[in-house]
Amino acid sequence: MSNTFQVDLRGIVDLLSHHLYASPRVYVRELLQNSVDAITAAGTPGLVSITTGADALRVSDNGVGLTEAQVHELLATIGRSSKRDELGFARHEFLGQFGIGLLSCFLVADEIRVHTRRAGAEPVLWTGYSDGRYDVRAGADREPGTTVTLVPRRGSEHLLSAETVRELAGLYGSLLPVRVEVDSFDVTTGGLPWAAGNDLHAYAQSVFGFRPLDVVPLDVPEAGLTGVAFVLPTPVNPAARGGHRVYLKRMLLAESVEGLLPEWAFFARCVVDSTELRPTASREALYDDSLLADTREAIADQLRGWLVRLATTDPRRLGEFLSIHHLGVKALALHDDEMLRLVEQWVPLETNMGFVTLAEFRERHGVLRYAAGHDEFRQLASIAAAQELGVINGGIVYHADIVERLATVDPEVRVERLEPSDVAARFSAVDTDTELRLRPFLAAAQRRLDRLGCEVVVRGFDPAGVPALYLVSRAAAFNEQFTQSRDAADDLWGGVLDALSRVTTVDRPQLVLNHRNALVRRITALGDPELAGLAVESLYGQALMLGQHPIRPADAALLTSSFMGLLDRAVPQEKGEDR
Ligand SMILES: Nc1ncnc2c1ncn2[C@@H]1O[C@H](COP(=O)(O)OP(=O)(O)OP(=O)(O)O)[C@@H](O)[C@H]1O
Repeated sequence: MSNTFQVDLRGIVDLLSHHLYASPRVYVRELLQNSVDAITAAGTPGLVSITTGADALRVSDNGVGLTEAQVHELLATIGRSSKRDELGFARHEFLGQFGIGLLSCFLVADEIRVHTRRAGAEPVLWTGYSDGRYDVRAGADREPGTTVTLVPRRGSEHLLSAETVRELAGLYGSLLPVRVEVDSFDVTTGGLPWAAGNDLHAYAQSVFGFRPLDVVPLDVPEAGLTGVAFVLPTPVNPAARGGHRVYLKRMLLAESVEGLLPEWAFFARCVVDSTELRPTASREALYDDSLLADTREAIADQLRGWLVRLATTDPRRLGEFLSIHHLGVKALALHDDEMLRLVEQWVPLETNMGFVTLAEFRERHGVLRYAAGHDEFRQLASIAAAQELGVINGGIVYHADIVERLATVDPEVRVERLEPSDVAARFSAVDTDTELRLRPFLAAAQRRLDRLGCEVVVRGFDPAGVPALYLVSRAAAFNEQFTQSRDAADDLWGGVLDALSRVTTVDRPQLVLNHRNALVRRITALGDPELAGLAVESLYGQALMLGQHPIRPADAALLTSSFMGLLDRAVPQEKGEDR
């Protein structure tokens, strides 16, 4: 036995009001849409005239109107629409397609009256109630066209007030090709805002609240899309996707539509109109199909083109753009090759030779050498600069990753992480005579620092103002951690670590005393071994702090004792007191 689904209208209205549409305000859009479609179907110039009043809201059009048979078929059947072809596809010229729009009026009214007449047919009055009943009777005589009357539901009066209706009709319908009046006030503006000769900066200010840094025209013929992208004049978080104002066939879809631009174009807000993109049933978002994907790609190309043009024709403006959006651009450079190239060519990064782009840095230094951490950079920047060794500060967010990624996408790019040994290799050894002379001093200094696991060497390097450097290779830093773990580990794990330590031989950290420094030279020449020892310990402490190395308890104790020792030497003794 075959039966037909029964529909509970109350249930459907509830579903639409609470779950499909974001707000009851959409009823104005649905009424406008029906009138515009009826005018399009009539094929003559038309007018949609809305009148507000305390008792009812009336929307009149001089469109095709409906015969009595059509009223029964179209208005009384949920999901039935005159705007689909025989195969059920939406007909291109119409805004509507789903056959549910009129129901949205039940969001604000308990009673909907449709007074309609098709040319050559009798006028009809259809009245629908939110409890699911409707009746059809002969209507008073009228011109061909349709008038929809809504009697506000208690509590919804504000949604049908003159002010709200004018605002909503203007919001949704201002670009419609058919004239729309609310209480005789024309809410349609005529042409598209991005037509030649319009002040687009003022337009951006009015719709988005900012004056754009630049305006990029958009044109995607396969989507019947035209519009503009406004470049934001202030930084934004690329993850917080701002929406775009999208019109479909000149009816506003929504003010904050997502998915129109690729992620990397976070810096632009668009206003577009498309004849081919499709809405979802709620008409509040774009349907995510292959046409939307192609459109996104085409818009992306146009924004890329804008960036490339700027680079060649207006580098000053590109610089301005990058100074505003550099964080977002850098974040995207980590997974977008175009953005990576943009950063390489145009974004100046901090190096020990000042702010330069990666492209300039490569040209000057060949290798993209970077310090992985901020501290590592601070420690070695000036010393490396004095040795003509360029170093990029990789301690700034994204920089190290950007440099590394450049090497993975371009085999020509050589990247090296800076090792303190790279710097030390450029220090000069002292001459043989001096070395011989320094031997006893070095042996004594080494004895003082042995228990701290540090090796003392003397070299000559610039700048001469730096007396000593504490250099830890990555292997030595690892060994340091390793030893600490060994000390804290239990027997079983400790045994494993012991076994491992036997196969890893590492350099010890080095305290490099600078023989070009006058104070260091005086210290090495001291005849008093105790004072020389205190001085070496102090230089060790000072080098640790200069390089922002961790201060272990043993280092802190040594710092205190050497400082006190030096103070003791410096402050004159009182008579009769023991040292
Ligand atoms: N002002 C009008 N003039 C003439 N016909 C109308 C008018 N309003 C509604 N109709 C008829 O009623 C039908 C149902 O309208 P409804 O708004 O529910 O759906 P739709 O416009 O077809 O599609 P959508 O749900 O996408 O808006 C329409 O297809 C149209 O034939």
